[in-house]
Amino acid sequence: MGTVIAHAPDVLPVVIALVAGWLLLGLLRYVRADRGTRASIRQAVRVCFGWMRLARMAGLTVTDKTPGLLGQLTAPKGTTPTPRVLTPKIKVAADQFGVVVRAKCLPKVGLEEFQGAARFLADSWRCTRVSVLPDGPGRVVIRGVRLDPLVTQTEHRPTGRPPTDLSRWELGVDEYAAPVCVSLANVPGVTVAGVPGAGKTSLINRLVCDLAPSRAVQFAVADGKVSAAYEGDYADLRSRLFAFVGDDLDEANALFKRLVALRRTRSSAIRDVLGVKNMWHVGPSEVWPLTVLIIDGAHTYLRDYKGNDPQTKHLAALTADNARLVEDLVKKGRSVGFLVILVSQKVTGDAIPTFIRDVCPVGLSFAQKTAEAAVAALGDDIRNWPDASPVTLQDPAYVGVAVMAMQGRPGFTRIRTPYVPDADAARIAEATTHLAIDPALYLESVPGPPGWAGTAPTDRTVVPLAKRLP
Ligand SMILES: Nc1ncnc2c1ncn2[C@@H]1O[C@H](COP(=O)(O)OP(=O)(O)OP(=O)(O)O)[C@@H](O)[C@H]1O
Repeated sequence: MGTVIAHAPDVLPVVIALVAGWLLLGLLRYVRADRGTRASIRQAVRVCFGWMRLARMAGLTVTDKTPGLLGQLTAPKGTTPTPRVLTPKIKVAADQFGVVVRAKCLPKVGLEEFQGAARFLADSWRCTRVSVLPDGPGRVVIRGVRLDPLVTQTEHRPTGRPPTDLSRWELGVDEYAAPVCVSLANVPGVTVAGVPGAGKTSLINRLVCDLAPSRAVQFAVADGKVSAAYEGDYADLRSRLFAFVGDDLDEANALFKRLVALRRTRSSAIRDVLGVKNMWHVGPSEVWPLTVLIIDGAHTYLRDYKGNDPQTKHLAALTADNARLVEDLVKKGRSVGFLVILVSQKVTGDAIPTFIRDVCPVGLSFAQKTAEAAVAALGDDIRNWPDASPVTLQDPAYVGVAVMAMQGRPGFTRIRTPYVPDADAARIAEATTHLAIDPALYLESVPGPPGWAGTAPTDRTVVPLAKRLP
């Protein structure tokens, strides 16, 4: 004991310096943070200081009647040490939306007890929403959001740098502000539905802007809502597309035919060229790029025309053929590097044939007017999750909010997708124009398997059949 007291004058300044440094760092972080994060930091401090008391009130403590070693040693002779009340240890972190509390479970205070107390914790911490999830054995993570991430609009500024993982599609954040992404590996088709002005284009803009700096991705767009590439939603991106068609059904048919021909060539050449049966085993590359076909206003090309006059018959024959071709790409294109994204205000069977829609593994829906439209976009199960239904997203505050079925998890998740300003899309497209090359050209220079060896074309070549980009 005497030695400890003797060393105190040396140790104390070190301890004071460490504490002062820690406080200074905290203060610096607070000053530099945005307004939302500052409010969350203050909230995190309140959570830390109030935890012992709150845990007792919320029934998240346990009484340990067996004295610990220290209790036994220090208890006065002939007395029984008083039982100890144990409180789960917590660590608190703050971000823009609220706090993340990691807690250690105790005997009889586990996941279920924390989940049962979630409502109470939300009220005490003044959170709009609190979720409790497992965080490894014996631990839980409590997410409390002060602000509702779903009604907090966000913006995405594309970096212009090639992504490290081409199979990750970052969609946005969920209702607890946790990032949501889907894996595009082995996904042949995605459907995106929602009423006009709900945010579908912004979602696609982000995907294109994030992937555009990579040489291993090529894009073709069929936009049924416009007649030329310089009109409409894809005008800013047109220079990064290797092919574009508008609402002309014959031109669209020619583009789909060309892509199916490429799909066939790829299917027969893949073993010789890549040495695997599935492109995703080696990933997309410049010579074998992931070929993304975006069909916006998909009903324009695929709807079922009914009528006996020659004009309607011609249109019906074209849309039936388009449906057959798109079906080919969705059903057979996965392993050879095709991704078809079908965007439509309505994805009911009359707009997009169910034999295409129902084989797309990823389905997203922005706001919908009716329960039937929600079921068409997300499947019958959405009826069992009324709180997550896109029908509840009709308020303007929910523009940019989509619903998606979670891969490998029951239920649906609501996602706040960020807005991508048109100027950013234009900037990225301009900077990456030189990367737009028809993926068929890599296969064109050789007769085909066996012994196929593709070479990268040096110039951007005009794509036959597709509308020339202005
Ligand atoms: N994620 C978002 N966050 C905030 N606002 C958004 C978001 N996405 C879109 N908006 C706003 O909504 C407007 C319409 O969005 P967008 O063009 O993406 O809708 P859309 O669903 O593609 O409509 P349409 O079916 O008519 O093409 C945008 O101009 C923008 O002002």
